[in-house]
Amino acid sequence: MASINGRSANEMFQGQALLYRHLYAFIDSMCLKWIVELRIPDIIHNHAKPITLPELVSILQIPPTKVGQVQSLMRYLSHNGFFERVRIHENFEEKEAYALTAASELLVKSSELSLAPMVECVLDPTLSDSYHHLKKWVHQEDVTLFKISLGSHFWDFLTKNPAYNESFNDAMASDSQISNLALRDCKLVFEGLESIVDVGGGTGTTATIISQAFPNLKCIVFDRPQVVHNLSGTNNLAFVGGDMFSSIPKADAVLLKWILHNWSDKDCVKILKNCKEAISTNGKKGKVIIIDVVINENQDQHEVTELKLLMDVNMACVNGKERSEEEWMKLFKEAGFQGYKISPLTGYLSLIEIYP
Ligand SMILES: C[S@@+](CC[C@H](N)C(=O)[O-])C[C@H]1O[C@@H](n2cnc3c(N)ncnc32)[C@H](O)[C@@H]1O
Repeated sequence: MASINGRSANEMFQGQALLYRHLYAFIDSMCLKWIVELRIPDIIHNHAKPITLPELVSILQIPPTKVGQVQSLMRYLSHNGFFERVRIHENFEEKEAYALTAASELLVKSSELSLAPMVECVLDPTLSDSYHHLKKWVHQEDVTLFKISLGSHFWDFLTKNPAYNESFNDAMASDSQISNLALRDCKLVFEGLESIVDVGGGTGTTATIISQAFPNLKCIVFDRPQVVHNLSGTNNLAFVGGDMFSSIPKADAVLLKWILHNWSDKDCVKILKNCKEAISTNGKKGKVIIIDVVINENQDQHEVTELKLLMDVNMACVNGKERSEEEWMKLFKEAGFQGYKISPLTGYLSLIEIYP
């Protein structure tokens, strides 16, 4: 048996397969973009039953010479769990048809729980092209990847590009809809609170759900002025513009969902100290509620850790990071908090309560 550098040919071929899998992984992303752009999940959803390839290409008005190519894309996506290939019986004939799976149901644009805006935002070349600059980025101190690719910090870029800003806010809101599925099971976390401020709360998707579930709870969505300036609240929901690095409106509790992973440890300590200021003067035992990733390689399944580490690389590009329990604990201590409690929330996000 041939060997190279002490490795068997078989081992080398496995290495090649792994390498090619990662080499072409960008096509996975682009296939997702393709189904969202063509609204294939919506087409299957509106069809109200599994759809055959001839039906699909007819609706999409695909030229006959491209039908085979559509079939290849659909076969690949089905193999990876985005569609289910089922057998149907029509006109005394058995045919193959595509049905939606949980993953592609989340891409139906007309649905309340749609992650299509997330796909559109992340796979817009604004973001995805930035990753061609990793080599340059890693050699420059303190600079984010976006500073190199977009010429400014990400939040400044959003301010100057209203169309992409809207796409980003829609993407965040779409993710919040999903997390809210789990938040509905966490009522105890909000029980007894009279007020809460959702720091970096975007356009208020999460706060709206909380304010509706707890009509006596006063909710404030606090975000950059450009994000909240046009938004109007309800009798228990208000929008306030400002900078969390300066000060945060006072409340019994602060919510930080998908915020701290955007920032370095130093910045997180600053934000957490401002949160502590916001809750501690209230005369009651306030708390900060963090919704973010907790890396736990020893306990999580491989796929969950893989996703968390991929998110970590994504956050590294804005000089932020995903954190393990030890890393979180260090931040809480440095910001002057006395205790914390971690509970699993969704497949990959946890809810952390920290107490002053
Ligand atoms: C990753 S998004 C998370 C949005 C929302 N919490 C969610 O989970 O959908 C981060 C949010 O932080 C806001 N943000 C960034 N810098 C901020 C600052 N200095 N003060 C207040 N909000 C800020 C952004 O505008 C954005 O809405």
